[in-house]
Order: sequence, then C-alpha cells, then structure tokens
Amino acid sequence: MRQPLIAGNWKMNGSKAETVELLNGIKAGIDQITTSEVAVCPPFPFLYLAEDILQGTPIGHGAQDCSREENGAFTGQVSAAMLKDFGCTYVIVGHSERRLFNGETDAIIGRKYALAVEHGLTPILCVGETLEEREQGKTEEVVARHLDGVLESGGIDALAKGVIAYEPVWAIGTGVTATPEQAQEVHAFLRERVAKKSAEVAQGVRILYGGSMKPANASELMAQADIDGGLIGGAALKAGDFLAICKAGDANA
Ligand SMILES: O=C[C@H](O)COP(=O)(O)O
Repeated sequence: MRQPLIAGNWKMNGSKAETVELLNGIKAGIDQITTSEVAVCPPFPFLYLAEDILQGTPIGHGAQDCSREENGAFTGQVSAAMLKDFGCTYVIVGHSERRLFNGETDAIIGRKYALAVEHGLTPILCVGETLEEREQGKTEEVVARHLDGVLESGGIDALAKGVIAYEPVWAIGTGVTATPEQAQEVHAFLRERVAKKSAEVAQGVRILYGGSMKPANASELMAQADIDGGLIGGAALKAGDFLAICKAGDANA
C-alpha cells in the first residue's frame, strides 16, 4: 500500500510572521492526522523556520526548486546540498511555473532531479499539460515527455527515489479542478509508463495530483486508485484547509 503524501507548495507567499503562524497552525493540528505523510515547501528564506518549528514533529519540509549545479559561481541559486543542510527532505522540480517563467527544459529538470537524489533529497517531479495541449489531444504525449526526461537521465533507479506530481497547468490556481476521472486517467497512464521499466517501481511510486485541490474535492480525487496524495498550492496557505486535505488523505489510505 502506498502511504498518501500531502505536500504544500507555498510558492512565493507569506511574510516571516505569517510563515511562523502557518507552521504553528499545521503543527497544532498534526496529531489529528493518522496515516498521511505531511510536508510543506516554504520559500527559501523561510526554510530555517520550518526546520526550527517543525523539529520533533512528523511534518517534513522541502524546497520549491534547487540549482542544476553542484556549487560555485551561480548567483542567486540554491544547491541541493544547501537544502539538505537546512533539514529538507523534499524538493519540487519541474513545476510548470518554473518551466514557463524560467525556461526550464526537461534536460535541466533531469539534472536537478539527479542532484536532489545524489544529496539524499526526495524530488517531487511535476508533469502536466497546458489547456491548449489537452485540447489538441496531447496530454499523454506531454506528460510522457516530462517523465522520460528523468527516466532518460537518471533511469528507473532514480525515479524510484522520487515522487511524481501530475499537475494539469489549466487547473493550477484557477479553481478549475480536473475531474477525478480525468486525473485518474493520466495517473494510470503514468504508472503504466513506469511499469514498462519496472513493475515493482510502478507499484511503489507515489503519484500526487495538484491543481486546485481543496477540502471540498480532495476526498474524491484521492479515492482514485492511482492518486496517492496531493501537491497543494492555494489551499496549503490556510492551516485548517491543509489539515482537512490531510484528513481526506487518511480517509482514502
Ligand atoms: O504545486 C502546486 C500546484 O501548482 C497547485 O496549486 P493550486 O492548488 O493553487 O492550484
């Protein structure tokens, strides 16, 4: 059985004071969560707060990106090793906002993924199609390409050490969620694609859904056979909503 993972991607939100409040709010309710694994990904400057406040709790923390370089003269970048140093267990790679606004290619993302694994972090690889691509019937082609970027650079062994997040771009921050059937179809496709390399890895790898997941729709999404949790944006910024999604994960474990 795959343990549900509920991960909050806080994106570029919150002040220092708001981050402390949110971390404490999630911490205060974590005892109610019985089965799901829970993690939060604050902005880089607040990782030290997560490390400090979440210490001794089962709540993990991670970053939203890492450099594709090991170290050196790369102004403004943050390495996988630095994240490890701040107690991170996870790092998101290949989020569509980075593909779009930072021009990240599958090759760059594959390199980030490999460095994360090398430094003992669990990468959360985001894959997903735009609305235009979906309307052109290219959803499977696009998510396969995103997945293959990692399969080609790190192989199935690297993939086994990460988590996949299916995030249809048209559902991110729009309030338009994929229907459970639409999401399940893509999750099943991704798992089958992994199974072509290794049935065992396909069975074990967690595939999260992300895109306007909230307390009202989390349960029916996570009830799907191949949806193993959520990568939550907006709803992760309110402790009550985030914890409610974690509970929905418990109910569908
Ligand atoms: O990484 C998280 C996703 O981009 C989902 O964001 P959202 O829940 O605000 O739609």
